[in-house]
Amino acid sequence: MAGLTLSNVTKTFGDFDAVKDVSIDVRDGEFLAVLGPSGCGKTTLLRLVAGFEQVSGGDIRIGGKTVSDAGGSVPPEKRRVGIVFQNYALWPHMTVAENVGYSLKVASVDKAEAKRKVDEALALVDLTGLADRRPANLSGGQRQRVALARCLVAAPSLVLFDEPLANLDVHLRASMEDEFAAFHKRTGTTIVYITHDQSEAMALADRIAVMDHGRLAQLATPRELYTEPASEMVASFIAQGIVLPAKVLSAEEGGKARVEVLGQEATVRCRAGDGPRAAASICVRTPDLEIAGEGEPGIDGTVVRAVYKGGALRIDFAPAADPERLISFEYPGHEGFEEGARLRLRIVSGWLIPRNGTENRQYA
Ligand SMILES: Nc1ncnc2c1ncn2[C@@H]1O[C@H](COP(=O)(O)OP(=O)(O)OP(=O)(O)O)[C@@H](O)[C@H]1O
Repeated sequence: MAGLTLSNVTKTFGDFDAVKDVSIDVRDGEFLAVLGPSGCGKTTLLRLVAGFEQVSGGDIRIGGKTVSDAGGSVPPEKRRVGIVFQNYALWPHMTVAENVGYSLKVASVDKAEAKRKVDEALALVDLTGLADRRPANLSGGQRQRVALARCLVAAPSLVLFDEPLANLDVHLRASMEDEFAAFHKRTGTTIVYITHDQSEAMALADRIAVMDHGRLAQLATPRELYTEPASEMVASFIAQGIVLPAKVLSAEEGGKARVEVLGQEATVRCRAGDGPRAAASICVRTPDLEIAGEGEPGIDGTVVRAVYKGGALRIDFAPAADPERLISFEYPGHEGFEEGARLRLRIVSGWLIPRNGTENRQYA
């Protein structure tokens, strides 16, 4: 297996930057998810790594060897990059083993050697025993594993997954997530996994690269993305964080700062060295909010909607100081708040979104 390094990669179509100045260092054996809303440049990034597109700027290295830069591009078939697509594109008239071994046959690999490689690849994806089946007689998850075996048989230096679970139903998705995680643990394959599904990315990846309008918005572990989003985009995109305008009243001390939000003062977590400023924003999530008791400080407002969500109420709260800025949070239990009810909300924790936006955790 090999690592992958993107340095200041840009891809321009006409005068539009589909990928802009992206630098990511994927270490050997790492599982990196590339996550972002539709049109943010995920597929373009994957196509650049695979060699289907040429970079407009920057360079791409696989295992330390440059495969794309301004001077030229190594063709896809010479990059030893395996790709698993969302539509598995298996040959219906071939058995599982024939599908997996097709590229070896085309390359005239010796029969006994080809069989050994096919058996090995099938074992890696836990399909030993299904070698003689045809794709029609397999479940969606098994077909996806055949597609994975077919790419592994060529001994790729890294494997790209292009939304591989997008066509599967919810239950199968969950079990395939477990299988991909087990596969990665077992084999130590370097994986770049494109998805727009954040729970999938969170469950699988060592680190996640969040893309926004072609740029890298943040590169961090799933936990860091959730607890320390680097920008408003990441804060609101990941687990629907609530972004609120804030004034920073004090300099950082012990990882915390005092802020004023909608007329209430609160202490929130922040990055080292962050300091006072008039225009900032914080990210809060349900666990950061409490209903204030009698006589306690808080943000006054009105419940505009309360929807039962099974075990919890989803409350849309309009603060009196800024009624247009709805704060949506979950309240455990199922009664006590109706539309129009007055409420005082207290911010007990949160994250001060850093001054200078992106911070990307590269490997040294
Ligand atoms: N060949 C092309 N010519 C012109 N524009 C393109 C081309 N390929 C992609 N784009 C544009 O680049 C942007 C990024 O597209 P891309 O397919 O990489 O996004 P994505 O994040 O994969 O989206 P989705 O999740 O919807 O597949 C889009 O605005 C798209 O229209």
